[in-house]
Amino acid sequence: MSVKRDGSDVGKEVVGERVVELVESGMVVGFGTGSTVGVFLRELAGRDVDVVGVCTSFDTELLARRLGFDVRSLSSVGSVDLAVDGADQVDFDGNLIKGGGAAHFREKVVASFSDRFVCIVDDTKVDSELDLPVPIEVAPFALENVLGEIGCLGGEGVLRSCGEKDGPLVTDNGNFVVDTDFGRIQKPERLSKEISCITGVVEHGLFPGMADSVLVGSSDGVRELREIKGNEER
Ligand SMILES: O=C(CO)[C@H](O)[C@H](O)COP(=O)(O)O
Repeated sequence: MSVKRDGSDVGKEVVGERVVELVESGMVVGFGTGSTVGVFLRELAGRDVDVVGVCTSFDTELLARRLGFDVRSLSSVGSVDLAVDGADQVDFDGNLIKGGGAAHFREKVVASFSDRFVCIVDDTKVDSELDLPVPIEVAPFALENVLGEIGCLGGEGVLRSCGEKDGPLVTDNGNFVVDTDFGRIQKPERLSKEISCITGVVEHGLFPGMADSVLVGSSDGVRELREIKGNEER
């Protein structure tokens, strides 16, 4: 079950560089996770702006500290002015699937407590409908029961393995990730609520209607998702 697309490097570069223009000195900025966010952070580090960063993963925190950012916890800052994060898939209505990097729990928390959440993707991530697997972070204790409940919802779940070591992947929060296949997701909002209702689910990677804007990078430059959707409908 493939949960992540490699994406286009040129698309990631242009959108990661462009989103820096939204950042102003004095802001608390949510730093998402992934390679597109990596471009954003490297670009931001080279600019003359003074921000506080709230990181959504250990991976991002290590990078942010290496780049010299002032990194603080969400609890210590209370709220975030602007969250910037990537995604694995975006539909034309701006609904997202995230969690290819297993960071979706913290990513969703930071996005939820942000005044503005801007998603940055390359154009290979945009589709008319969501159909990639939805990653679900699960408390290990409840794994088998959650898998059963996913089956009751019409999905199929596979425990994500680590790749580098034997056994399951363990998230930054000490939990497992189950990648779930629900086929084409016609009602993301409804599925999001249904998955959230399963006891033992810590958080899932469906982000329906959460992004205030989606910026899409390609070899032609950067466009807002709504422009692309407008063109498709013509
Ligand atoms: O959700 C995520 C991590 O949990 C990432 O934002 C998503 O996987 C996109 O990553 P990349 O920018 O490397 O394609």
